Amino acid sequence: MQQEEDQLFRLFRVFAPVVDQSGISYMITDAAGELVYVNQAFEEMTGYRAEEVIGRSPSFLQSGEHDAAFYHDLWQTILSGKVYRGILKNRHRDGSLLICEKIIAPITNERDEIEWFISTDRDLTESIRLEEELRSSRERLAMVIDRAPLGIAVASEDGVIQEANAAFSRLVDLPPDELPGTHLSRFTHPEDIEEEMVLVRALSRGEIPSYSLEKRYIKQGDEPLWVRVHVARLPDVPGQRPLLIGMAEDISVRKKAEEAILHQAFHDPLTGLPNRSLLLDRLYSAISRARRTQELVAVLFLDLDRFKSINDTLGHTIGDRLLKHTADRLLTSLREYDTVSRTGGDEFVLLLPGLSDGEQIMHTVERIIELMAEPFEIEGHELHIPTSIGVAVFPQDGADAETLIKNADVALYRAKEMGRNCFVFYNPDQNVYSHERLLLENEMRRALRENQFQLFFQPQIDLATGSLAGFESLARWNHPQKGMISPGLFIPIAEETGMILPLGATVLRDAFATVARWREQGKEAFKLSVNISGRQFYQKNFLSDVMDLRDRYRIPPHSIELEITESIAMQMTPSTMDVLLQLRKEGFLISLDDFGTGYSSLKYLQEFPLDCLKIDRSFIEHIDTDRRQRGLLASIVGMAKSLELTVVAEGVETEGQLSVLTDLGCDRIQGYYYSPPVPEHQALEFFSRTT
Ligand SMILES: Nc1nc2c(ncn2[C@@H]2O[C@@H]3COP(=O)(O)O[C@H]4[C@@H](O)[C@H](n5cnc6c(=O)[nH]c(N)nc65)O[C@@H]4COP(=O)(O)O[C@H]3[C@H]2O)c(=O)[nH]1
Repeated sequence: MQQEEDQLFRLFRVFAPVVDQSGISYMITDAAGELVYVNQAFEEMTGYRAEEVIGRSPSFLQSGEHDAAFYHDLWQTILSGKVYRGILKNRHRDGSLLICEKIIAPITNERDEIEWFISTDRDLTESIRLEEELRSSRERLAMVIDRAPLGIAVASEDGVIQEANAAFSRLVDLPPDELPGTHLSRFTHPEDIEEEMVLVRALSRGEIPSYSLEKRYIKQGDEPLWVRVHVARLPDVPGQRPLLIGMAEDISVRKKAEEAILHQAFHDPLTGLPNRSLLLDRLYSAISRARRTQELVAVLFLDLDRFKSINDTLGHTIGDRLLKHTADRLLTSLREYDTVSRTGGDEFVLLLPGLSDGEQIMHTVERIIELMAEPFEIEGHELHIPTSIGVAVFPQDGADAETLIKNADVALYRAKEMGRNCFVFYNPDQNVYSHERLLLENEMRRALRENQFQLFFQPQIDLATGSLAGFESLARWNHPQKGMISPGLFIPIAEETGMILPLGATVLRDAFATVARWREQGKEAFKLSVNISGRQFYQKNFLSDVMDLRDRYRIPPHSIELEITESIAMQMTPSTMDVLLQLRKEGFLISLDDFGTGYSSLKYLQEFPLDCLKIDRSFIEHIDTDRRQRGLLASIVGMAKSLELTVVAEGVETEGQLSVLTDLGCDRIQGYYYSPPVPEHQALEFFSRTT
């Protein structure tokens, strides 16, 4: 027996190093349950040394994690001679939990009495911890995916959803349990499905690694929802069908912003009507369609005749409301597929596609004219807005969009010339004018850049002394090919195009420079008058520009006479009146030009801070022959004198006119009788001639 026992322990000792390597802990207890042997792996696993535990019951390893019934079962098994297998939670010497896979085998003698228990422990603590960690990390990941704000779905390579998270089910508006097995065509907008399926197939065949797409999901009873999807192929698992993973992001807010920006780019913000870009786009399509269908396309250029004066007199708010009302009225008068666009201030361009004959166009234009002739009721004002319309028709009046619009504009110009409330169909003869005008406009821009404008000077004579009082400066365009061009031709164009501002600034500067130059030559007792246009005068910085010139050229202000027109006077507001007062306070002279041609109200003479009144040539023309005219002139001069204004008569051509003007007490005269406007070198001769 002792021999057998010794043999057993020897055997264990022989195997011990090998067994220790396996990391499996061994312990042997005798029938009384006391430890008789533990291996090195036991020591490493439990933290106890062999000599500390031999002779003790292994119960010191118990962790308290198992109840009495558990140990009872264990003992039942082994005492009945069976092998026990189970997971046991013990405690390490340092107090930490030790989870082991335990096998206890009872060893019996020839009498079937249990003599030993051999127990092995495999440490599962680390692997259980890892498993636990993996499980909880999987759970965490599943939770993250499910709660992710992005819609996430796994689909088969033919587009059938396998799994999807909660966000995805919200995006596609389907309950989560309905999603598995659903094809993406069920919730994708019909117009987007084909494009997506092409990409899905390419991805499944491995032709592309992934794709991104902006598309729409259908929403029950609502607008489709814009999403951006990113789809990629999941790594292949052998033996399984390839799967695709897709992420969907709600981009409806961005899309709405984009749509708003796009709308803004193609619409007029005031009226909401299409702008010029959208008009052109629609016109291109209408023309290409009309080419196939042989139909006509009409372009109507419409302009509100009195808009500017309403804007100026009643203010921009009413002006804006008038434009909106006009837009509404035009929209109600047209068919659904016609376009009403606003292309500029008071300019509307209408596009009528798909017309069969000219009669149809004529009726529409007449209807619009009639409709627009109805007064507008705006904030208690009854506004009558006559309208002019120019019409150009595809194909006869232009083969492309730009030509059609240009020719409708040419026709509009003619319509305006013919009077108000009128329309004109384009006629190629009108083009001659428009072409020349366009050419002139372009040449004027160049002329401004190249300083082709210069001043001529027309002397003014003091009637009392017969001496030179000063000059009126008059702009001339010295065109390199066409020679001298009259301001009668280019000033109106400059006014319309806004070029009057740079031109006016050049003229003003040249006038100051001329006075300074002449003064340096000893010529001091004279005034130089300069024509100021309305737009120039109403510019914000007009006053400061004049002051800057005064400081720059250091000339006495009373040597400059600023000529304003009656129309400037008409539109005077308290703040612009202030500009006038300020200029006079500084010593500049102000004269009212062309008196009698405009509103001819003597009222202005009293109200405005003026120094001089220039009587228009039309009042002078017949004074030596027409008694009534002479009487009228006498009363104007008398009135001006009573207001202490200097009276200048313009356009004096004859001795007869001169003598009447002398009799009436006119102060200065200007006209061909003395001299036409002349260039500077000739003007200088007047100083020696008349003084
Ligand atoms: N038949 C006739 N005509 C005479 C006689 N004496 C002078 N004239 C012309 O009458 C116009 C007088 O200038 P305005 O009334 O200021 O009328 C000017 C003025 O309104 C405008 N203008 C000329 N230069 C400028 C300028 O620098 N700035 C602005 N804003 N307008 C200008 O152009 C208009 C025409 O200028 P012009 O062609 O130089 O024509 C000048 C002048 O040449 C005459 O005895 N008989």
